[in-house]
Amino acid sequence: MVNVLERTDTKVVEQLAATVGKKRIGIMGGTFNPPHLGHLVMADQVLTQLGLDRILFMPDATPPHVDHKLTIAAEDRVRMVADSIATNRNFGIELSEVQRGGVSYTYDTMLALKQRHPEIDYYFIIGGDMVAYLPKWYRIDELVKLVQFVGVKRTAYPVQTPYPVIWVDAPVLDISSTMIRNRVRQGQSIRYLVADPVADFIRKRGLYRD
Ligand SMILES: Nc1ncnc2c1ncn2[C@@H]1O[C@H](COP(=O)(O)OP(=O)(O)OP(=O)(O)O)[C@@H](O)[C@H]1O
Ligand SMILES: O=C(O)c1ccc[n+]([C@@H]2O[C@H](COP(=O)([O-])O)[C@@H](O)[C@H]2O)c1
Repeated sequence: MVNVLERTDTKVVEQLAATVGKKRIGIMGGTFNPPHLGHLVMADQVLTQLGLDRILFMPDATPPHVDHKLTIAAEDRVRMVADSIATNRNFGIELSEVQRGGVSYTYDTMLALKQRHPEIDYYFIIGGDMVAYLPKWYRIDELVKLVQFVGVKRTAYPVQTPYPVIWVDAPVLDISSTMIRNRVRQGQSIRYLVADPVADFIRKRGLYRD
């Protein structure tokens, strides 16, 4: 019997070995002001449906394309993300944007991460509604070569996009950080809309009251 490997180009074998050993990591970028169950459900659905190795939640420093000023410190947002994901060993936190500071352009971050970890394939997760805005992202044509975008459907039909996006269907939870901040301001319950330690932290620190 002929040994297949004897006939196979060594370069192809090396490339295959590199792909087989590659880790596949999802990056869930956001402001997380505060993190809520919509974020957690979305991350878990992408993790399990695409069979990724891990999801890293990545709080931004200053979000691109957002006018409002952040009212709470990055450390508080990081703390709430850490508390939200503590019970899931497949979830972790990526701090490069808050450590770098300034406007958190995804291209800058993912270029640095790819240079540090060429062995990892990154999947950048965004809400389905955001897919329509990808053409406005900083250096998007280069960014799509660094990461695979994953859009989580929030409406019945995926929006059209000229960029490669993997679509994942997930239960639609009509929760946003804006809604959580408004509810706290109005004295309404946020129980079961955010993780329990996040609700405690918001209450103890008196966040979002005015
Ligand atoms: N309920 C949800 N279902 C699916 N995706 C969501 C949901 N809420 C937020 N996302 C997505 O999560 C990512 C991070 O979102 P972000 O931290 O800005 O939260 P947000 O709830 O959209 O905040 P805000 O209300 O302050 O704009 C974005 O890609 C956003 O589209
Ligand atoms: O790099 C960009 O131009 C860019 C434009 C819009 C959003 N993003 C990133 O997308 C993620 C979700 O954004 P947002 O505004 O919904 O929190 C967050 O990680 C942002 O840094 C990035």
